[in-house]
Amino acid sequence: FSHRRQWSRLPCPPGPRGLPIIGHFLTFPKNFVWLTFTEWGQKYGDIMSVKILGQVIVILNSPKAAKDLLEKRGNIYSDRHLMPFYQMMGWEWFHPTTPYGDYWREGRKLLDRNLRASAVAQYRPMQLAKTHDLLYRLLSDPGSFHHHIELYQARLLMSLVYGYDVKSYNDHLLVVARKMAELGSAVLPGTVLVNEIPLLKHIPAWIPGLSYKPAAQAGFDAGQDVLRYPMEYVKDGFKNGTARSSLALENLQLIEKMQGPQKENAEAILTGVLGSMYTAGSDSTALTIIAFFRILVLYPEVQKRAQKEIDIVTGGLRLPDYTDRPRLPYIDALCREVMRWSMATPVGVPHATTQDDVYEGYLIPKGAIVIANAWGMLHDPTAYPEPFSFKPDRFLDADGSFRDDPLLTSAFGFGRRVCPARHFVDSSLFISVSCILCVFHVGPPKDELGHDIPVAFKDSGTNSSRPLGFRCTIVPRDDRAKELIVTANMAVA
Ligand code: HEM
Repeated sequence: FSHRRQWSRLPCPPGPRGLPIIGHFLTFPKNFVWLTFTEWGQKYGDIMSVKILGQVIVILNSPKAAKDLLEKRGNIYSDRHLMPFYQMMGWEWFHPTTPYGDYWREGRKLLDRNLRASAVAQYRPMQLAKTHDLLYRLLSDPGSFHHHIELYQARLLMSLVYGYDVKSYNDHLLVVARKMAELGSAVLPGTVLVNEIPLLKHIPAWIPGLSYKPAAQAGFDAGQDVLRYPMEYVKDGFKNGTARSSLALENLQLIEKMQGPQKENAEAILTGVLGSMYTAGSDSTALTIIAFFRILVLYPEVQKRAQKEIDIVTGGLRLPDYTDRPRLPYIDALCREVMRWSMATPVGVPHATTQDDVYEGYLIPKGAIVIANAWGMLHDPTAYPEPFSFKPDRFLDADGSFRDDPLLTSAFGFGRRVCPARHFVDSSLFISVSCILCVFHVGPPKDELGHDIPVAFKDSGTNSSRPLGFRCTIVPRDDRAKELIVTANMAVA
């Protein structure tokens, strides 16, 4: 108690001066928040804070501060801020935003059990088959590469989670997942006004442009579809013995042995967690692979060097697979640099505190929102010289062997809430990048005369940083490459 009295006299971490009552309500950045956070960090330091309508928002700008608080004091810093918009959408089941409590804990156990490094190895044959399917789609219709990549990611996850084979980009589940990704990106303060002013949730639906109810209803419907349809598919398959192997099936079989409320509870957690996997996972990895295409257009010398390494290993006679990985250090380094250079979620998902805390003489009050500016950490020129240049060599030793960088996991968040799928992402990225490089040349788009058209790359600037549609040419490297794609696809079909 006496501690708390002393603490209450301590200042919050420093930050720009805000207006009375509303604080930084008007000045908190709406887009490219990581750029503003990095700029603020240079002025106010590794730990700083702002306020919006009395809500304290702490921003961590260094790996040390993020580790000290989000990891070492994970018991205090693993909660999520309550967001009225999410409540309106009925997304209490959505694991990335659930409070730090029993529901989260049970779900997290399930996620960790199924996505830990040793478990992920068994998904490789499925990842390889889906990658071969991606190659064939890129060969058949290169202009729609954005769609193929989104579909690829959905196919991976739906297969892993439900044993369901998504056939097309217009599959209903993909449409609702896109809707959820769009509505779900509102995790940062200042993006949806009703999160700051909860009273706004009472504005009736008939007041156009002001009510959040229609958007919340769309979010609710999308969420229900994500939860209901795929589970019904698995349960039907389970009953009539046609279900393919999947995380849903495996866990339903375990739950089947339970009784009463324990069974009901376990099934509700399972349904929520599996739906969260699909929705949390489809967008972020697809964005990373799309960014990889952008890199190939911008850095032809990287493409050449990577292809040379693959050709030496495969002799140009086959597609690479996971067993080649130890002999592809440049590809590994390239994948790491993709994660650093183009981050799918530059400031992750905000954490929140469950009790008052003191760090470096500053008070971090209970209920504070805590955002780790991972983008700033991975673009710090002292740790990553020339941070805006794409340089896989950063992750290679002088003898050319791959050197991992523990700081890079910041791209997946911190502490107890770190992305549980990071090993799965690592293995998807490795296989898609190496197979694409093996058979395709990717370059800038061409005009009718075959001249390069300069490409202007733009980002949406939202936290799931989205490269806005750009074009590129994707052509097989030679006839042999074409044959490899067709043969691999025949094996998948
Ligand atoms: C490039 C791909 C991905 C990136 C960059 C990424 C990044 C993140 C980040 C930054 C967080 C928040 C961590 C924190 O709070 O500190 C997170 C959480 C989460 N991610 Fe990922 N993720 C990716 C792919 C995936 C995939 C493929 C899945 C599902 C298979 C997935 C499932 C989840 C879940 C369920 C959470 C919530 C964890 C929790 O709150 O305990 N993610 N991810």
